[in-house]
Amino acid sequence: MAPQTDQSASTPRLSLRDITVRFGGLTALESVSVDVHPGTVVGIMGPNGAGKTTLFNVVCGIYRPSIGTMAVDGTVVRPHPHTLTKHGIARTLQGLGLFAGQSVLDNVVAGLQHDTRHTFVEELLSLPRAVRDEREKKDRAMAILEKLNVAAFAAAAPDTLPYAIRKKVSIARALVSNPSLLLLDEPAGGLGHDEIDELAQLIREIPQSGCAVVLVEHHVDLVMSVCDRIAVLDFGKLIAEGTPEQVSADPAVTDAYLGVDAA
Ligand SMILES: Nc1ncnc2c1ncn2[C@@H]1O[C@H](COP(=O)(O)OP(=O)(O)OP(=O)(O)O)[C@@H](O)[C@H]1O
Repeated sequence: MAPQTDQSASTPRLSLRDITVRFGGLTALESVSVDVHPGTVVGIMGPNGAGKTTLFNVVCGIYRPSIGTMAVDGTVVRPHPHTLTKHGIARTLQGLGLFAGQSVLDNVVAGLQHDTRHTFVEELLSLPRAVRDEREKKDRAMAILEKLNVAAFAAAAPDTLPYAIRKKVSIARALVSNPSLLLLDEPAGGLGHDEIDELAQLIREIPQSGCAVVLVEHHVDLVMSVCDRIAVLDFGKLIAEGTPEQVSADPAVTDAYLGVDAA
């Protein structure tokens, strides 16, 4: 876990202010504010329907809040899903979202699609800049696969691999762009105990490079063990925010969430 620093002194990597999202008459999020500082992991927890996915989708630019702002490194942004990498943001999907017809390596290279420095014509004609660019992307993809101990599967088709390996490939695809903010959506889903332990180890290592991590996750033990801070939602409202120790000792959290789901 990252050492606790005086975070109030630094600019948050991600700052969500008074985010309100309405779906017709339903208020899915009401004035939610969360800060995520560089080199930290922030968990978003809450019972079913609390608003976790909605908040995640606001950060990904899928939903536009009715009220509220999102800032990255102090600058207010209005991202779209296809402009996330411009803001240094990468995400994993709840489903893995891997391309079945492509190799593991090509799936990870796809995470660099916005990092292309050659033109379409240069690629068509296999001109040196295009060849060099593609080689560099493959090298970066291989490096991240090696880091995650799945390089041996680089040539395989994802749908021939066990779920836990595919999960790592989806995380590799998000990490390959060297994001400054990584959004993980339910990464523990479908994994067994040992695999979750391995995932926890990986999540703890990501902030060492300064990357900030937002973790939306139902698995309470995972959230408690890897997060520096946790924001707890209930019925669209932020009911608690703090360290895992503070949050787990908060009676509002016990009532709303832990008392129900983690008993
Ligand atoms: N596109 C939508 N249209 C209408 N209502 C929605 C939409 N998306 C979410 N909601 C509603 O907003 C509320 C928050 O949903 P959300 O999916 O964000 O919760 P969650 O905490 O992610 O739940 P879960 O843990 O079950 O995934 C719920 O009442 C849900 O029914």
